[in-house]
Amino acid sequence: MMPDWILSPARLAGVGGLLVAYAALCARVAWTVRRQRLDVLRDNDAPAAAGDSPAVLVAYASQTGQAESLAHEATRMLRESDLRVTLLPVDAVTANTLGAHPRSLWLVSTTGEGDAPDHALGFVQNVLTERVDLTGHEALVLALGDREYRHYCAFGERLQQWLTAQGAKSEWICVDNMSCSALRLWQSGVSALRQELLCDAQESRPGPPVEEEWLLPPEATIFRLARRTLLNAGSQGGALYQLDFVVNDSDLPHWQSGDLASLCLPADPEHARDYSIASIPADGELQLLVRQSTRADGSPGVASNWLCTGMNVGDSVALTIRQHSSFRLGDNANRPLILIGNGSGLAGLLSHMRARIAGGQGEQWLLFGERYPAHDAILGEQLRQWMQRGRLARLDLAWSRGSGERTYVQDVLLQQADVLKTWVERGAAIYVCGSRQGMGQGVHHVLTQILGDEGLRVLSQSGRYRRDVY
Ligand SMILES: Cc1cc2nc3c(=O)[nH]c(=O)nc-3n(C[C@H](O)[C@H](O)[C@H](O)COP(=O)(O)O)c2cc1C
Repeated sequence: MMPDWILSPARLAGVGGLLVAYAALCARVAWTVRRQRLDVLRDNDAPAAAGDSPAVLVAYASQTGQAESLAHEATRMLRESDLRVTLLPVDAVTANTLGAHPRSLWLVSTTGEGDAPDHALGFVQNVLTERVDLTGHEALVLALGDREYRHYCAFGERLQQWLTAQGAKSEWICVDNMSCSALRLWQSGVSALRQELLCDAQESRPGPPVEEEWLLPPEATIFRLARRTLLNAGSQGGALYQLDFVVNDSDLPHWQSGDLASLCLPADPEHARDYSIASIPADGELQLLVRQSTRADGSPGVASNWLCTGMNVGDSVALTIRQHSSFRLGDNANRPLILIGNGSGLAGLLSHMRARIAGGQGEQWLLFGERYPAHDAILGEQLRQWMQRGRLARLDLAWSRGSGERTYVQDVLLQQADVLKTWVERGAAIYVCGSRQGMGQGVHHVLTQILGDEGLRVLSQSGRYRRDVY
């Protein structure tokens, strides 16, 4: 098994010292919340300030936004020391970019089955297949992953191997499920780089002091469970609940459609669980759709069971909003939308429908799949009303069980291939949310059949094909 983190012995010695200092800081205080919110910082991506040192490249590949957030944090910390930083998603990194930067930090996650995030596809095809002379280049890779997947941190590993093969001096840190200990190591590694750069570039020019703890702590909000509604009474599948959370004394935190709510159980603070938010702030509450899950060995899923049956209406829970940039509307806000999903994946699609309806946009087509029409027509009345009122342009429901033929959303998609092509020609964007196996893979396959490999790749690279599949 691969350890939580991997570093060369030389760097380990340096990092070890820093860790001691870090531990002292940890003992003094846990996270210090006194900085601006991350979304404010995101706007602060202007080119770096002063300094004639060569810029550091900070590149990220992120599916659900964690690597991206960490990249923004590292950038902010370096810029606060007056260092020059180029912050880019990996799809904007070319051989020339690399040549222009003697040092780089990479923050990359692994998704699918050992794959790179969707937006990194072009980088994988165009850069990782090339030979680029990186002799003398120094890199540090933060590989986000989850040990429960077979190909643990596979994309980070691939990147690390490529950098090393090009002659770069590269080290990497693997992070299992955002493990705090591995992230502290990363923080120490970046702090060490900052010190090196300050020594190189400034010599006598003192930079502003920077705190050792610079990773922004996640800002949680205390929500109260106002209502819990079973959406699929009588279903043979796992119970699916709608949970409506409100805040008591403060304002609702801000989020956009497509974002996630992250929950840490008191019994397992190291591992956060993410849920798609089904509502928008204008609804006045944060709504989740949660399936009561059972593990392969028959034991109940800890977090889902606590949410579905353990906590009582009126109980409080700390939730952190996670910006999910790769699944937000972004530039697609005014495009026709094709929304495809199944089961609890309706949550991620609902928030987009609600955001668009609130903005007076009705050009959206929902394709949704479940098991039995009699018991699994989740929020069916709401969807029918939207259709009647012109808030949805099309609604296709696919039932995989019941009296008729087994039908999945990908089957409906194939039957509607001509309609799909027309929508895409008119500029539509495609959003897929729900289970990866079966639905996500099946839909991807059918989209490739209809639009071609190249057609789908172009859509993906331009942000018009976005997935939140799990
Ligand atoms: C659908 C899905 C597939 C994943 N596949 C893998 C995988 O194959 N290997 C791995 O190490 N981690 C995998 N992960 C875990 C992610 O890499 C991990 O959650 C990471 O912190 C996400 O970072 P991001 O938000 O920047 O994308 C997967 C996560 C999801 C949701």
